[in-house]
Amino acid sequence: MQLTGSVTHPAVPYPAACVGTPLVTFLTLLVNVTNQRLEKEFRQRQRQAEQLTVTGDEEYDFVLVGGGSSGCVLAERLSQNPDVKVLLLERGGTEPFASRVPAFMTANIRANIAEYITGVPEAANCNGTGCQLTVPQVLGGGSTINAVMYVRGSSVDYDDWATMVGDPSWNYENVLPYFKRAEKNMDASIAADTKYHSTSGHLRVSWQPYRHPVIPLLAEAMEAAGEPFRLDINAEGQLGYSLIQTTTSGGERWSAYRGYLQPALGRPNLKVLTYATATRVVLEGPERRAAGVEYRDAAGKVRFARANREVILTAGAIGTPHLLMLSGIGPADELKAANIPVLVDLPVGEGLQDHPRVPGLEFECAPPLCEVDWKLRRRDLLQYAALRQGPLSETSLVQIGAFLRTGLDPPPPEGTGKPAKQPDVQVVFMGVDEDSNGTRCLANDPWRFNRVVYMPVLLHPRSRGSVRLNATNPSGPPVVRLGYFTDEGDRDIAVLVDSFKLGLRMEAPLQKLGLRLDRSTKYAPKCRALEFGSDEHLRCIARSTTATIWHWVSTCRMGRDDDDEAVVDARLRVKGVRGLRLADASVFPTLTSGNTNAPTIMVAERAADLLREAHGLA
Ligand SMILES: Cc1cc2nc3c(=O)[nH]c(=O)nc-3n(C[C@H](O)[C@H](O)[C@H](O)COP(=O)(O)OP(=O)(O)OC[C@H]3O[C@@H](n4cnc5c(N)ncnc54)[C@H](O)[C@@H]3O)c2cc1C
Repeated sequence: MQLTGSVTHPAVPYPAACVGTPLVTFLTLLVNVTNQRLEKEFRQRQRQAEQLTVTGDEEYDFVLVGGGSSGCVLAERLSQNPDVKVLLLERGGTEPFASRVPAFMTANIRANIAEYITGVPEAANCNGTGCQLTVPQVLGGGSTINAVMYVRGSSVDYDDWATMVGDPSWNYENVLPYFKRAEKNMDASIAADTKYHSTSGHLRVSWQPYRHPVIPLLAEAMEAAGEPFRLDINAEGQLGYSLIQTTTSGGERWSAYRGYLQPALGRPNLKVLTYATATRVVLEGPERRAAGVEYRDAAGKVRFARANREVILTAGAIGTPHLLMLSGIGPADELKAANIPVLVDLPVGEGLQDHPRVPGLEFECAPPLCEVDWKLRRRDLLQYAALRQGPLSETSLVQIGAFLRTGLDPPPPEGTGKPAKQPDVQVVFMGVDEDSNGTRCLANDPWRFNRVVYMPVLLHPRSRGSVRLNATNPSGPPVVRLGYFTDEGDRDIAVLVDSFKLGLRMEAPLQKLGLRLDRSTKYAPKCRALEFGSDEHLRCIARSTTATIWHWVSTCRMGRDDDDEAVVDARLRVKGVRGLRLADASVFPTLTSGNTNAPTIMVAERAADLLREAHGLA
């Protein structure tokens, strides 16, 4: 949030042993070029802001805070009506070109398009040191830096949402049209199923054009281990293994910025300000009406944008609760501790849910199956530059995966009273490139790799975390506690331990196909003394290799009017104030069965309708 004077902030350094290697030299160059372009945009914005004379309030119909996945959707949808004036404030810059290359996900998240926050260290998870959160800070938000997996979740998720919020308009039957409204499916065999899919939305969805030779082997091993194949996880069900579609088109990322916002940028009734950080929603009068947003522009000047109709926060599940608390809307004790006047006492920032991933089992992959030679990388770059094909058009191995239901009791149905039929685990694969000394230059997605990681993700955790103010520096990065594996009875970790069984069953078939399971557990030194594959060993791996899969939600969750833990009602209005809605991942009543970008975009599409309806707009 402190973007005055420069756009730079600390990124994750490469290990010392990697500096000077051709791969890291190339990526450092790429990140530097990307950062220079962002810096240039920042300076331009700064000059514009300095030249602007303050002539009183700027006035709009709607003021949107946060130009990420949800903000891009709403800015486009609301400004379709030329009589409606819309302002979008985004603290970061414009999506850089490099982010279009699916394989540069790692490079992107080291560039200045994200803020890095270390979660509160907890003994139960993340090796006791706190997981690192990569929080988007760029137009497009998560959709610009994510792993592009297109997963809607289970129909049960939304039926549960409807029950939790007491409003059938959130059930699966009613949200499906919003998923379809957003989607432009590019693959004929999927698009043919018009009950579930559409080809006329803004968000392009397709299979990635390149398939690493390991992908069919992982499929074969899952088949041998008893998992059924599923063609389309976004239709009748999810269980089984699948080739997952992605938010890409023609080998390039298709973010919400590219699909929604960029084509709308020329509209005279839409103003998009980058490097503009909202610092407070201003509430006026006894009704506490959201009159507008105070923000700091690129020149560091504090300005006010008036919203004649509504303010909508789309700053994400970390940014939105943070801004609400800075505005005096949040838990009274916490606001008082930070010397912020309490305007509305609400459980903002409580109940954070996230999907922990556990990079738990590693398979060694030797040439010719897995080649990591720099000459080949150079060839990949040329192939991508000329054709948008080859390994750079792929985001590591994320396009192959599985959804499982462990043998344990299903998660509690969150108020529905009916048995859950949704998966409780998603299995994701990832490549890791390790040199002969065991050094890993890139944590994720090295685009050429010699180890394949089996990585279960817990889909419906009972554990909860929080987003809190830093009492000594409230406007600085908030304090995020992920809370993984802190549930009573240790059910969450038990599900993950069970989910390793598929990986262990894959050992024999993969061995035959040339991928050997590394039983040394060197990637989790604390666990090496334990019997490999025992529950104790797997629990130890889960607690020491935990990482986030970046799906934080529910920090301002939607709920019934009489639900004391809810922050917004079923129409996304913040309780106790007027003219203020939230429309991002923070409002999810509970996590969905899979990645969260498509569900967030669905929420934003729905929010656009709610707003048009509330204001009698076409
Ligand atoms: C690294 C990563 C990988 C992921 N992989 C996948 C995946 O493969 N598939 C998938 O479906 N999902 C994935 N996700 C999750 C998904 O992208 C997010 O759930 C989704 O983008 C959330 O959208 P949002 O609109 O709620 O927030 P965001 O997209 O995070 O947008 C919030 C925006 O608000 C801005 N902002 C915050 N505070 C302020 C302020 N005070 N003033 C102005 N602007 C502000 C931020 O800069 C940001 O641009 C991933 C996320 C990450 C980070």
